Amino acid sequence: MYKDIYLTNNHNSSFPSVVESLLQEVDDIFLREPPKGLLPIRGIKHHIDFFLGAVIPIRLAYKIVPEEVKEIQRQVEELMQKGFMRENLNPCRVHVILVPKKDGTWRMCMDYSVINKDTRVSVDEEKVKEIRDWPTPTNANEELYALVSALQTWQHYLWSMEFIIHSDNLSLKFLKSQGKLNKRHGKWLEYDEMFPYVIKYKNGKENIVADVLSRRVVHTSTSFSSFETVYGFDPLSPLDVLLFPTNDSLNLDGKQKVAFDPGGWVRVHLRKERFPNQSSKLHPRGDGPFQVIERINDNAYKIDLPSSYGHVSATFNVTDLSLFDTDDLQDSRTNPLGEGGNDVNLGTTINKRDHLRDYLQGMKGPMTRNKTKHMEQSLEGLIKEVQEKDYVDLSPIPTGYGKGHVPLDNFGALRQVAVYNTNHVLYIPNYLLHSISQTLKEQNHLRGLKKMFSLKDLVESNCMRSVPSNYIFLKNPEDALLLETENIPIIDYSQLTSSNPNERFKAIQQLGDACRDWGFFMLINHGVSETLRDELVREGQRFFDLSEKEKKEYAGEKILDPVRCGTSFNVMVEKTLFWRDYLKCHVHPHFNAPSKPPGFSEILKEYSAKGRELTGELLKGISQSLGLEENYIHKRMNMDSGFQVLVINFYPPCPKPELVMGLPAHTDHGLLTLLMQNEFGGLQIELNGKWIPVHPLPNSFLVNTGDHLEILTNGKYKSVVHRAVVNKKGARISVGIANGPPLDTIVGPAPELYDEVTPPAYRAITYRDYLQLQQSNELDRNSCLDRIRI
Ligand SMILES: O=C(O)CCC(=O)C(=O)O
Ligand SMILES: [Fe+2]
Repeated sequence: MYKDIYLTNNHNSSFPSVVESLLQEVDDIFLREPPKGLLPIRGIKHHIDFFLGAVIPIRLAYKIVPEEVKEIQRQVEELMQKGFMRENLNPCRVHVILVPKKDGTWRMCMDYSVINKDTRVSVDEEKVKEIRDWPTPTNANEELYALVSALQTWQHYLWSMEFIIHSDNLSLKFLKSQGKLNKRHGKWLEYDEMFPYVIKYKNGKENIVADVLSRRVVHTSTSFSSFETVYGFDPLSPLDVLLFPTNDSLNLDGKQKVAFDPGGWVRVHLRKERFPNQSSKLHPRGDGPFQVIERINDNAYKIDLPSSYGHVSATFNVTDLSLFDTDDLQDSRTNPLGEGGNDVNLGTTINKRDHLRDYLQGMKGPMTRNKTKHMEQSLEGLIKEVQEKDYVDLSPIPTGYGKGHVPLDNFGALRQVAVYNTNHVLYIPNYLLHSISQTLKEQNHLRGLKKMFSLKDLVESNCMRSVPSNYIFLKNPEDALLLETENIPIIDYSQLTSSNPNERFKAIQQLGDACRDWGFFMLINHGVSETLRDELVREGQRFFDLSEKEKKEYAGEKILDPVRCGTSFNVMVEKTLFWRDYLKCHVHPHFNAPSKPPGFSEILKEYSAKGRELTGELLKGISQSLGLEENYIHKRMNMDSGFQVLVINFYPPCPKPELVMGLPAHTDHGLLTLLMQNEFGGLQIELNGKWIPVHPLPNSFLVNTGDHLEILTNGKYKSVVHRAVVNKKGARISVGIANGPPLDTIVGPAPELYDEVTPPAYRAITYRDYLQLQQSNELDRNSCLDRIRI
């Protein structure tokens, strides 16, 4: 070691002087430069025996990023020049892998594992002991640390591929879902977000198998894990990394792997015997392209064959299928970049970028050099867009990958975008990722500086073709499947208040059923005039039409300020914003409203009084439906001084409504909410795990039971989970009145509604505390009810 340091002249003068003088004394025995060439042939020769019958490994080249190709070429040239390496004349070929060194340079490693496994060379147990004994983490902190260390150690591999992390510890999931993280966790998470991984949590029995598997995961095609490939052994790290299966057409071991993804495009070779009439159509590369419908097994695929091909089975053997490559299109006029292929200038105009983005979307088939190049250009176009516009148009990202739309707030996501688009492992060079990361960080910083106030004003001041990335809402991929239309219960107010006891009795029963089974119903024949309702919506629109400056007078500072207007739900804590502006007024027991626009306040007052009246009658019916005296809830909740909040929601039209959320899944505080909306629908309620769009009857009120009715009834009537989606066509306005008890009322389960068999299921808490809790956090489907559930 001293020799090396001495020779490179970088030695530190703080060497012990005795060493310093010794080195000088023997200076003449050191050569200035290491000798060129290999060592001369000596008398003693070393060799390592192969096992009998071993086959010489001949590995085919595999794809790596261009940067790495250059680096390997550089190192090989240098070693050749120095004579440390010479051309190999025997057929044995192994892979070369670059491993990052601490100082940022690369170490070239030969993957001799393919040779070692056929020889008597083995790993020194002592050297790998530390990794074998790597302790299993016990909590989120340790697990996250382990993950970050593993990612750091193996980053070289992980950059360029999607992979699955098997974890048996749910605490990581928990940690990731936390709004507030300590600085260290935040930094770690930021780091690990850069990688395109998928975490799989397993528990219980299943995990025993998963555990065993995950500790000996193998590369899907080389049958070696990444670690093993380089180091010749499989580390027993607490978090093992498994390569995400890809459908690259060539495996690392050189065998042609044929795998097609459902939805992917293929050419089909139509055999004469099977398609006698089609033979004239035969194309040298096969007919098509056709879409793959289903993978039946490794050898058989079902193909979406047009009916013009006759009524034959559309199942084909892999040997008759070949991947359809969009590069095929390159030779025709349909170059998706719209110009001379390779010399495309990086997206400098919006128009051209659109082409680039289309290109990203249109990419199918295996990655080729040409595609990688275009992909890079497209991504650079996207980066430029981020820089210039403060947001990225994500429209081309196809849905259906399973995760829905990914926000671009971390560059891991942008990476995923590309991976998802191609359905292939994609090599995005690190320098590109770095620049994306920088851009997005700066963008986030800027975003932090100018807190949003009015979405309407943003939308109108900006001719938005898509949505800012901080509005992109990660939807549950199942959601689309669950959307159903059902018959929502209808309650006739005139029957509920009828002087005919039979009619009233029937209406009360229907009301009880609706509250128990749905937590939601439409109220008809309620007597509130259409004129008043229309006026309210119109004046509401006028309020939002006020200038931003005028509206800011009502911005409010605290959660319980009597008049507050703003955007989203709680911008102080939200990472993703909702496509909604709002005005909230406390209208009872003290009436508060903005003084602009003129006349607005009077309408609000009249409307909220009507709302109280309806609520009073509904609570009577509800009390009776529970077998209680009709004024039970009214008295117990002291509704004469009940707290009533009126909320006007304004959802501006959205160029990409499917990417955003108006208001995410939540439940309402209070006992009952009365809601009405303008001509644009968008309310959805959740029933038995299904989202049901609500199409209200004309002039009806939508009524939903709130958290406090659930508490009071000890869970007999559940607070309904609902959300609001937005549309492209026009601004949606909804007006909701939440009706609850006075703020200082302690709400807990009614003693009449629990006993020893069904004990109280909720802790009592004042309405005020509950409101504070709900409104100061992110709006969440697991409402704060969960926090007070016993
Ligand atoms: O706009 C809607 O339809 C729903 C509004 C809502 O749920 C709320 O304001 O709590
Ligand atoms: Fe709501």
